[in-house]
Parts: sequence; C-alpha cells; structure tokens
Amino acid sequence: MGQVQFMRNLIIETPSVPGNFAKVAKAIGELEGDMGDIQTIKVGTLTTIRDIAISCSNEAHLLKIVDAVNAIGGGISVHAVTDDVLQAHEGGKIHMKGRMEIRSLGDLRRVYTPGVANVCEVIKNDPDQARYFTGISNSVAIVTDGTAILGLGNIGPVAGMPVMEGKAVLFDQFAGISGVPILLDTSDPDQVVETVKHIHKGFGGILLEDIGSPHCFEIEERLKAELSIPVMHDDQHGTAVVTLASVISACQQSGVELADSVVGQIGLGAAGLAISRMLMEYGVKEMRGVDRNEEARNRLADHGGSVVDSVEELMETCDIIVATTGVAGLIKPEMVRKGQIILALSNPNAEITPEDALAAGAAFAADGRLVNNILGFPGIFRGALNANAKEITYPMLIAAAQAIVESTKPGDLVPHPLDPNVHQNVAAAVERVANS
Ligand SMILES: NC(=O)c1ccc[n+]([C@@H]2O[C@H](COP(=O)([O-])OP(=O)(O)OC[C@H]3O[C@@H](n4cnc5c(N)ncnc54)[C@H](O)[C@@H]3O)[C@@H](O)[C@H]2O)c1
Ligand SMILES: O=C(O)C[C@H](O)C(=O)O
Ligand SMILES: [Mg+2]
Repeated sequence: MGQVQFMRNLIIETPSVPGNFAKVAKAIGELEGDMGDIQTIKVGTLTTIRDIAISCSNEAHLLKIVDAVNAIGGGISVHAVTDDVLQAHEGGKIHMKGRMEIRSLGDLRRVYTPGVANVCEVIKNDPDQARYFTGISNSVAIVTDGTAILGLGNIGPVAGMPVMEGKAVLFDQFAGISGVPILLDTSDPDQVVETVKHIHKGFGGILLEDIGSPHCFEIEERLKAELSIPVMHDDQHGTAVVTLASVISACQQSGVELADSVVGQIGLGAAGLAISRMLMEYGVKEMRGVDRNEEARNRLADHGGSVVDSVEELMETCDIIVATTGVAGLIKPEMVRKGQIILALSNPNAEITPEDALAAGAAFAADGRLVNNILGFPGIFRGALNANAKEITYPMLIAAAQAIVESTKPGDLVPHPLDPNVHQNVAAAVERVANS
C-alpha cells in the first residue's frame, strides 16, 4: 500500500448470510485498502450493518473502494462514508476538569473562598509549599509557534492545535500530567523566550513542540539556561531517545555492533541533528548526514559528524539510515541496500514505507508511527517532575532510551505505545538518574 494519509469509515450493509463480510473484505483488500477497527452496528434478521475504518492513499482511492464494494451486488452496499477522525475532534480533545466535586456549602468554602485564602497565605510564607498545595508541579506547558507541525510545515499554531491537544491527552493518559497547550503568535527567539519566561510560574515543566529549525535550537538553549524547571524540545530529544532505543534494539536483534556501524541521517533539522548528536554521544563508528540546507549541514559538522553530498551517497555508504525530512517518498526502493536498518520517521508520511523498505532488502524498517516520541516524552517528564529536577540532562535521556530497550519484546523494535509499563519504566529510570 502507498502512503496512508486518508482515513475514513465505511458504513456497509450486507445481507445477514455467512460469507458476505468476506466478500467485502476481499474487495477492499484487492484495492489495497487497509481495514482498521470493525464495529457491528446492527445485526438484523435480514441485514447486518458494520462500520469499517479504512486507511487509503487519497479520496480517489477511497471512491474506487466504495465503487468496488457497491459492485459486489447481492444486496451489499455502502450506506455512508463518515470521517471518524474529524468527529473525534469535535469540541476539541481536552478539557480542564476539577479534581474535587462541590456538593455542599462546606465543600465550597474549602475549595474556594474563604478557605482558599489560608492556602494562599501558606504559599506566600513558604513558596515551596506550592508544590504540594497546587497542581503546578504536575502541569507541563506544551508550547508551539506552529512553524514545523509534523511534516506539514509552517501551518501556524492554531492549525497545529490538534497535535498539541493530542500530546496533552498522551501526557494525561500515560503519565498523569496536565498538559496545557500554549500557542504563540511569534517565532522570534527573543519574544518566545520572554513569553515563556513570563508564564512559566504556572508549570512544572515546558515541552517545546513542533518549533522549526534553526530557531528551535536558540529558544531551547536559552530557556534551559534561564529557567529552573525542566525544558525539553520534544522533536529534538524525545525523538532522539526513541530513535536511539530502536537502533539499539535493531542492532541487538541483527547481531550488528552499533559501535562499529556507520549511521546516516537524512534531514538535519530539529529531529535529525538531535538524533545525530545522541547517537554520537552513545557511540557509533561514524555519523554521516545530508540536508538540502547548508546551515543544517554545517551544524552537523560542528558537532563532529561528517556531511555527504547526496541522499544516494548516504544510502550507499551507511549501515543504519534515519530520515526526518518531512518529505514523503524521498527514499526510493532502489536506493535500499540489503541488510540495512531503515527508520523513516517523518509524519504523517514516511520517506519510505516499512513494507517497501523490507521488500527492497532492508533487515529492519519502521516509520514515524511506530518509532514515535510518544514513547519518550510522557515518562521523561513524569520522572523529571517526580524528582523535582531543575533540568533534563543527557544522562536522563540515555537512561530513558535504555528503559525503552528493556521494555521491548523480543522481535520488536520498540514497545507498544499503549503498554503502560514502558512509560512507567522510562519515568522510573529518569527519576533514578535525576536523583543520583
Ligand atoms: N517519529 C517521530 O517521533 C518524529 C519526531 C519529530 C519529528 N518527526 C518528523 O520529522 C520531520 C522533520 O521534523 P523536524 O521537526 O526535524 O523539522 P525541521 O523542519 O526542523 O527539519 C527538517 C529538515 O529536513 C531538511 N530537508 C527537507 N527536505 C529535504 C530533502 N529533500 N533532502 C534533504 N534534506 C531535506 C530540511 O532542510 C530541514 O533541515 C517531520 O515530518 C516530523 O513529523 C517525527
Ligand atoms: O507528533 C508526532 O506524532 C511525533 C512528532 O512530534 C512529530 O512532530 O512528528
Ligand atoms: Mg512534533
């Protein structure tokens, strides 16, 4: 199947006779539609209605699938096409909720005035008490300027809000952290730094998200230096942690020594430079990189990596390939060398699909849906907040990567993102290092 960007649900009616659903599945499969969740909405005496999630390449591809299902005949028909992804976003994905219910006047007086004044006094007299008597130490600001939303580019912070809300949902579910999106209408490093400094008191940490390069580097460095709470740019370090973990697992499983491997990075922006730096810090034989932007190439060289001239040259000369360009289909199957490990991490569409990379001879291949910073940032912040850490350091990040490797089942590259153990293990490892 080609790149998956288009997700819709087909509401399909079939006569309630065994074998009819198989006909539908065959028609969809023959056109390379990828079936997801299937829900039976109604089983009637005469007909059955199912809601089938489909991933396909584009609208034209979907229409072909609909036509093919309708062409089966015998009473099988597509009733409607719905957009479950859009529906799931109606009203937004997050909501600020109280942790206490107010059922009586007594509750009201405890939660609100006059009782609350006493707590304000306690904090005024000893500001550290805010850690216990407010939610500040459990809240992380998710800050974006909208300049590098996934691989969609500079689409602005409001269009990027669904991604930020998504990160907030993940923070809540996997780490019990309140993630609060902050949308900035400036990308100027001075203004971003000033703004975040002025709002940081309400948060225990700052997650910078989808802020483009090169301004993301200056913004993160300055905020880390000026704030005494953990600051992390997810696209840099969250991604680097998960990439390091998947590279370690791939090497372990294919009997390759990472220390003897030449690793090639395609795209040296926020994610690519951080991945290169982390792999060099961990220890690889050589780190090579390519980018269409000269400044980006120079940054890799400044950090000790070697620059090559083309994607083709990189593909020819490296054992392990990581790509973070935002350009779908950049790696052609004919560029893949037998036995290579290929992590094409751009979202929403990869530089090469894992299926195509494996078919072209890769030993291991994954995309950005699998190797995703979801496995890193919730646990990293949980661990840092638990330890009351003032910053997130390299040793904390390496410990997070090792915890991901240890949580990975044999045969897999990374753990399943819904496995709660991985987030707990990452948090525990980060907390341990922060406290040491
Ligand atoms: N899987 C994950 O967890 C994860 C995490 C972070 C970013 N990403 C993905 O990585 C991509 C890049 O994100 P980013 O934040 O680093 O963006 P970025 O804009 O900072 O970096 C992209 C870099 O790719 C380079 N580039 C673009 N086209 C190129 C080409 N044809 N050849 C060589 N270089 C090229 C650009 O010059 C730039 O330096 C996005 O698609 C994003 O979704 C994935
Ligand atoms: O948001 C994701 O899925 C991962 C990453 O942060 C990205 O920008 O692609
Ligand atoms: Mg991102």
